[in-house]
Amino acid sequence: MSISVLGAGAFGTALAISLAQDGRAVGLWARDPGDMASARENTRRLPGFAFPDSLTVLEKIEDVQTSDIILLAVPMQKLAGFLAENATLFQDKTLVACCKGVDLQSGLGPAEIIQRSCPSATPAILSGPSFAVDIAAGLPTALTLACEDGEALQAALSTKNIRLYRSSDLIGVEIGGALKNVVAIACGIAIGAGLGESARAALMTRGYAEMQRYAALKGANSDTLSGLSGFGDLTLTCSSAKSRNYSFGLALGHGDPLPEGTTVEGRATAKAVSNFAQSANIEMPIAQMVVAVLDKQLTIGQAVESLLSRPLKEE
Ligand SMILES: NC(=O)C1=CN([C@@H]2O[C@H](COP(=O)(O)OP(=O)(O)OC[C@H]3O[C@@H](n4cnc5c(N)ncnc54)[C@H](OP(=O)(O)O)[C@@H]3O)[C@@H](O)[C@H]2O)C=CC1
Ligand SMILES: O=C(CO)COP(=O)(O)O
Repeated sequence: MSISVLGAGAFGTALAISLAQDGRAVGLWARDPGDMASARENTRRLPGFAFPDSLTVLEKIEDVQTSDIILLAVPMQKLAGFLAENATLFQDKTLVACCKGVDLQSGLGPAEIIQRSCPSATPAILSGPSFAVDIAAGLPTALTLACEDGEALQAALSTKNIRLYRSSDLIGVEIGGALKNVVAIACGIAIGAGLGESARAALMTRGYAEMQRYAALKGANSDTLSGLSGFGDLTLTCSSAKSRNYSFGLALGHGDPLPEGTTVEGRATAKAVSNFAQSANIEMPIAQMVVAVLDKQLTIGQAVESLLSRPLKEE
């Protein structure tokens, strides 16, 4: 089966490199390829990793039509527009969303967005703990691939270094990847503001409880969040300065200038899930505090006070 990756940011490029390292023919498309085709490297988004011979930089997006499997690696808030613009190219394809988040405008995750824009396509979600640089460097990684009847897809996308576990719970898998970024921002804020590692552990655990509440209302399988795409990615993202979400929180907590021009998915997703929590009347205080701090409605001190003064309850 032929594979293409659309969106040549750090992650799309890393996945294309890993898949092509195994000798598969892989197409990589960027809206602005720069010198990628001649340099055989993505010097702007993932410098230092040479393209294997079997990776082709696609000249135009229409070239994707020869592929059966298409990995979508554009940022989450761009996914709906991107699919709407190119829907005719994607009929009957397997579309694997690699982005993590909830669309702010619609409140939907990638699986439903794919279903709405491209009803004849088969949606799949690739998620789990993995930094693009680790994948590109060939370091061992385990991820979750969610798809109905996904065995052939699992085989097609597994590589020497990426071990894929299969799931049929698309909603549960995408929710883990989306919401862990919100908790990672909260954890970064806590560490950046000097609140300590015990506070981070509390935020991770209570953040996980918020993820479970949200997932249950969205109809996810209750076990899915304990896997790679939930617990696994939460652990990685809340504890590593390689994470852009965590680093964004660190800068915010420390009062440093915020990183610009990087994809920090948790910002918009925090707003999307807070809106949902309000309308569904469920408690997601950590997500709501992240939004309040981002929007400067509360200082970090006021947000901490608000979290600590909530009514006492059973765990
Ligand atoms: N980086 C990582 O370690 C991981 C990332 N992810 C997820 O992958 C997704 C992408 O992240 P990542 O690759 O890191 O992001 P980057 O910030 O590295 O790159 C984003 C890429 O998307 C392109 N892009 C933006 N808008 C559009 C559009 N409308 N049409 C086509 N291309 C577009 C950008 O193009 P241009 O360069 O022209 O601006 C850029 O190449 C995110 O959802 C992220 O959560 C998941 C796991 C790991
Ligand atoms: O999703 C990721 C790790 O699994 C990457 O996290 P960041 O987007 O925070 O860098």
